[in-house]
Amino acid sequence: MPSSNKPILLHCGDDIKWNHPLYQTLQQQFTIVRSYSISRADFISALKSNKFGNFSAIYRPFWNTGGEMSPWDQELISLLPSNCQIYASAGAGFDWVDTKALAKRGIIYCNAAAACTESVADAAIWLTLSTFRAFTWSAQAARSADPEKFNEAHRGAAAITKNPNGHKLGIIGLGKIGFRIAEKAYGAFGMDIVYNDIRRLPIEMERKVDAEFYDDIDDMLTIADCVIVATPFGGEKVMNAEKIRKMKKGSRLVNIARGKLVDEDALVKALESGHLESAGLDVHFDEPNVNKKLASMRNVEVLSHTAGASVDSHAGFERLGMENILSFFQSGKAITPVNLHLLDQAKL
Ligand SMILES: O=CC(=O)O
Repeated sequence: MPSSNKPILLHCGDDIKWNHPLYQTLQQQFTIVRSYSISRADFISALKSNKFGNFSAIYRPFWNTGGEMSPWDQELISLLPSNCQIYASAGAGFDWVDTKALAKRGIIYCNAAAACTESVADAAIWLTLSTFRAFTWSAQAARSADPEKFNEAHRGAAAITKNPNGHKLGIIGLGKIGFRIAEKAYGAFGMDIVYNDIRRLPIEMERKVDAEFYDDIDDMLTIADCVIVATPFGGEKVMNAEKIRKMKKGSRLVNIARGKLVDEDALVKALESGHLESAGLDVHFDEPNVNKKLASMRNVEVLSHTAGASVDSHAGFERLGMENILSFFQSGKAITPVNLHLLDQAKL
């Protein structure tokens, strides 16, 4: 257990790779203890034996490491030391951490969606283009190196593909990432942006992409030509069988958020029946397993949950996590907290 007057910071996962001067600042201000990649059982026993000391902050710079002990549920959170005030992690999604339980312990959770916005929005555009232009079919046919398949795609694609231009893109969740998708789709492809969210954006923001707000998601689903799921997972399938049935006939579904937000069986049925034209999925219900039916359909583009996977995102995750911690200890304010409202409720 470290002994020094500096607050202790628990760094989970790999060594940092990009932001070395900033890490030096962190080292000057904190005593850094490391847990590297550690199993849940080992992490729990380390917490129980106070191996890391009474740490004040948790820093997880990478999405791929340092989360092996997940889920961060009540069991883990109840073992955190009394000093712990902030957890700054890589990644946009926070379905693996109970931010409410952290708030009850007075711990702020900061995500890093701001660092992967560009990458995820680019991937959403890729998936959207694929769904409109049947690029998956074309790519698979070319890769088969089979002239018959090539000719089939070459001759057949034109009859079914459409330009995104002028079509309605329905975004579920116009947060940072959703908004960037809207900017790209509006600016580069001339799509009409419609959206549903738990709150409406200020008019000035809406105007930037000519976005039309739909208070009722069902109303949006019936008119959108392509629906993108860009909302955090809150425990429910946002696109369940009923919602998929409500989607406009011949429309498309893209998911760059979390696999559990979409009912994949219902999606398969909708694609098989022709109710939906196509789908593009970066995320899957049971990762790392991809639904075999969806994977076999040429009108479905599937990725391996890599929408946010770029050096730019990862260098940004690393930096933003440190900035969150430094800012919190300097000014009392973190930069990208996601559970402040829960913290306030917990104080009532
Ligand atoms: O899915 C990836 C992330 O949440 O950053």
